[in-house]
Amino acid sequence: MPGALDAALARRSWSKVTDAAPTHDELLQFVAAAGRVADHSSLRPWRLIELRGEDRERLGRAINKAQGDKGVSSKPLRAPLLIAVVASYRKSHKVPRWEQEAVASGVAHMLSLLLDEAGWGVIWRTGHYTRAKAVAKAHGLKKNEELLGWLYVGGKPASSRPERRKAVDARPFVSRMP
Ligand SMILES: Cc1cc2nc3c(=O)[nH]c(=O)nc-3n(C[C@H](O)[C@H](O)[C@H](O)COP(=O)(O)O)c2cc1C
Repeated sequence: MPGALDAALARRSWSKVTDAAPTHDELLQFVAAAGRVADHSSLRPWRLIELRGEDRERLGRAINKAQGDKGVSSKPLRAPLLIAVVASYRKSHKVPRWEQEAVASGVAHMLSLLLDEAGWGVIWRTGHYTRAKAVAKAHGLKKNEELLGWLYVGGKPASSRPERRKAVDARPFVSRMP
């Protein structure tokens, strides 16, 4: 089993996936691990919403409504499982919203990595409708909540050639104080 370094180097986004998807129970295992990200004051300022089957059509309708269109957008049908990532801001004098958003985002990145490493194809998707009222309503978001997008999850197509993204040259991204 590869370590975290290998998993991170091998991870990539999968824009096309098959109809296979992790079960709810499998997903819970990954979420339990992803939820272990560093979390200032352990506020757990996040939650996830699992969209399968017709849930995706409800999202498609909300996307169209947000754009002033009728009907159902087919965008959410691009994967069998969508995981909506929600930042749930908690009241805190110590931990501002940006830190809480960093935690929610960290959970999403970690979850993507764990799913990828387990053999699932994942891509984090957003759109100009991500923060639209109709979309928030469809997800039942509360006043203290915002969407960070959706992890589209499915099977990695067997026909896809193994593809490694260009390696990141770390040197320009690491410096010292000016
Ligand atoms: C917050 C966030 C939003 C994203 N939104 C989209 C999106 O709307 N559409 C898309 O094709 N990819 C989206 N991506 C995925 C990136 O495009 C992808 O990570 C990038 O192309 C690099 O590919 P790689 O992950 O395979 O290295 C998003 C990624 C993040 C972190």
